[in-house]
Amino acid sequence: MGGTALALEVADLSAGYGPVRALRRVSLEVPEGAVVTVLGGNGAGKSTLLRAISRTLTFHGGAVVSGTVSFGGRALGGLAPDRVVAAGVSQVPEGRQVFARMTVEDNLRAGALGARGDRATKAAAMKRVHELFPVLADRAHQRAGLLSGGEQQMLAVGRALMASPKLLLLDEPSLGLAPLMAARIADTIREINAQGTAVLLVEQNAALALRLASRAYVLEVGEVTLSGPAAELAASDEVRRRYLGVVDEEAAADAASATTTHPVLSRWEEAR
Ligand SMILES: Nc1ncnc2c1ncn2[C@@H]1O[C@H](COP(=O)(O)OP(=O)(O)OP(=O)(O)O)[C@@H](O)[C@H]1O
Repeated sequence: MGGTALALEVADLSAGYGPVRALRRVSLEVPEGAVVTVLGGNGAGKSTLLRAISRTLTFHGGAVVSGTVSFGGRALGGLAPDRVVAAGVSQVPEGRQVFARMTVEDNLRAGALGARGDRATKAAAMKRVHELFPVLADRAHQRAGLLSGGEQQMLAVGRALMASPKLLLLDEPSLGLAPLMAARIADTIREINAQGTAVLLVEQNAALALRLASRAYVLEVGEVTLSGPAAELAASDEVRRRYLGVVDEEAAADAASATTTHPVLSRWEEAR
């Protein structure tokens, strides 16, 4: 266990959807209390990785083929998704997926279902969420579908926090948000982590993710191709060129086609 009691350990994980192999022998670790990011373009397998950890892959027609996932030394393989939440791991799915016709407050309450803890614990979790996102208190009785995209992202994060997780799995929280809103979400992730929750953040927005994380992995077509301290990856030519939109002289000629083949580059440029 490397001495870290509540670390997430993914070892040699392969997963797919029927004949489609989406992850190949992926290994990674999130130490207790850390922010770790997984970078990768469209279809790299980022969402599949989070679904495999949260045991929700079957809802998407997928399955883990081999390998192990453990949290705090306990194997998560074979657990039902609500048991994974009870074990301290909550996921914020891609695309937010708030319950649009339910109120903001009921969405938050839904996040506490299946979680450990008595009423007082859940009330404390609600208070914490309202402190992090005051807008969710202001809009408590409105339907979630009436919130802006950024507010819905806050609600999705808040809902996951209602289970008082030790590890938060975040699937592209900045997707589709204006740069200012993405920056606010980033600040909140930092705050959540400062309060003691570890974070596994998958992102196409590498610039944002590398600022938040201490360690990063690059996933390409289902395989980890690079990993290391986030600062080292941020400085690496390969990552700068492919994921941060920084082009050298030689690559400049290819820049136009690069933004087409790597949508992350154009998105990063828009955000500047
Ligand atoms: N429900 C599904 N059924 C079949 N194939 C899927 C399903 N979800 C994803 N895939 C395939 O698995 C591979 C990995 O997809 P995944 O969604 O994990 O990538 P991603 O890195 O999260 O990309 P994106 O940012 O586009 O969501 C892709 O080839 C994708 O087409």
